Amino acid sequence: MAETVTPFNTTPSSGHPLASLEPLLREWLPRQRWFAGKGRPVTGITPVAVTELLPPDGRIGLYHLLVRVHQPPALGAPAHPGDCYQLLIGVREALPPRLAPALIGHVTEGPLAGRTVYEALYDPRPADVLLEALRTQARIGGLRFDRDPGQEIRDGLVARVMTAEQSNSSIVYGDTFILKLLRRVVPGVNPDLEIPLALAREGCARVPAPTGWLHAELDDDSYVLAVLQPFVSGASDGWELALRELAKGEDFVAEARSLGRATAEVHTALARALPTVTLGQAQLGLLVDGMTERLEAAVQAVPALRPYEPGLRSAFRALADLAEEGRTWTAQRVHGDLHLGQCLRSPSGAWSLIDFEGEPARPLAERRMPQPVLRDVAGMLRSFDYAAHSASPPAPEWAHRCRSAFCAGYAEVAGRDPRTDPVLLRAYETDKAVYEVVYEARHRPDWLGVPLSAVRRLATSDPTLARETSP
Ligand SMILES: Nc1ncnc2c1ncn2[C@@H]1O[C@H](COP(=O)(O)OP(=O)(O)O)[C@@H](O)[C@H]1O
Ligand SMILES: O=P(O)(O)O[C@H]1O[C@H](CO)[C@@H](O[C@H]2O[C@H](CO)[C@@H](O)[C@H](O)[C@H]2O)[C@H](O)[C@H]1O
Repeated sequence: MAETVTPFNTTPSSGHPLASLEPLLREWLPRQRWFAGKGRPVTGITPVAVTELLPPDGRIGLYHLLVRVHQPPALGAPAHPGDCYQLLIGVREALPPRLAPALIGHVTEGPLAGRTVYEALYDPRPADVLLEALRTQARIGGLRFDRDPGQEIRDGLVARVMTAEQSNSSIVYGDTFILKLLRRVVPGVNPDLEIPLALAREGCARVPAPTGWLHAELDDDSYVLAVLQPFVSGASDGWELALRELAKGEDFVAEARSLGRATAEVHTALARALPTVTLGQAQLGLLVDGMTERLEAAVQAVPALRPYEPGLRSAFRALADLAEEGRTWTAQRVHGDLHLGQCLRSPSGAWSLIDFEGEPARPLAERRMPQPVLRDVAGMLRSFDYAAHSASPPAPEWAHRCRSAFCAGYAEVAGRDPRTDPVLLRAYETDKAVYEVVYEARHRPDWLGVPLSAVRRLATSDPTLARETSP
């Protein structure tokens, strides 16, 4: 590992203390929920940048790592240098029992031989180091800790790691802040920081305004690594709430309507804050091509999709036909991966939207492109369907009522009902359901039946049949 290190200045010069970590990480990384390269072997891990945050000769050592994980490309994908991941590695003589779940392994060689390395986010002391660095706007090697000068970060907040199943990892500080550490990182502007900052400038209260953020400046590239936000204390997410109501046999119509309003408020503010464009035939053609290519790749990855491929293609074809007739759509910045789990309801009943990263598997440039707002609407409509189909027995009528209420709430604020656009809505719902099939096959194979049931419906529904497709 040591040969290829391009460390930040702060890395100790006498031998690389993490050189012997590679075999441990090769075993540990693929088991992490947030590891995006599941299903492909890890053939090597090389450091991109290593920053010492606490020296290893103290009781607790702490390293910030960016590592490149080498894997063969996914089927049909071009050769790729390997994804870059952010890690926080703690070093101790031995782990106290409460940190047992954080164990990465025991080092047998090199300067750290005999020590234990572990996932440092689970340990309050390393977590404090990060908050303190944000508070003091520290510069450590290539790491840049920044904060909004208008917001204060108190010290003495007790840190705890979030144990939710996530694409990234988060630490909560005293129910006051939440720090999201991005795991798979790419250079460039990250919408998870860009969009909430833009909304905060617009005065939109539906999204927690970033309090602090961490960048790495590496050669000519800048990476957004973490975002600190106010924590919505006592909040429940929309997914939990929906399942709870379903289990009680209760409606979720009023909440779905409020969610529609909140989504429209965010869209309206985003349309003011960031550029909008008109999508004509050429751009819509690219949109349809993208949807079709994703479908083809998904059919390769999940053969259970194959019987539905012609029907799913027809949803995209119908959109292409409208584009050829000269229909245009306005595009703007959107959430990009909106679902019930991205909506938080505070104890007072106010909804906030979170996690503007977009679909993590898509390239950053694509995630930052203006898109029709129906992309997000479709994500939410899929989510009501998801909730209804994970209930036992499935509750399609419940989903139908929520979907209608969401669209009605959206229309109250935006002045336009998403149901007036059934062809684009069906295309986006189809694209999302196809994405979900691949997502579930990769991450939660037991759930595959949920998006597949939607695929069955979407493959046979005709958007002119209002009851079938419109919410
Ligand atoms: N500002 C916040 N206040 C309270 N909880 C939050 C906040 N932001 C995120 N969360 C919680 O953290 C979870 C993960 O956050 P999210 O941004 O969706 O991360 P990921 O990209 O890893 O999925 C959310 O589902 C929610 O429960
Ligand atoms: O929240 P993430 O950014 O990690 O989003 C990914 O994971 C989601 C699952 O946690 C996944 O969402 C799918 O499952 C949800 C229920 O768990 C459901 O509400 C969504 O409608 C459904 O798409 C999301 O697609 C994925 O990107």
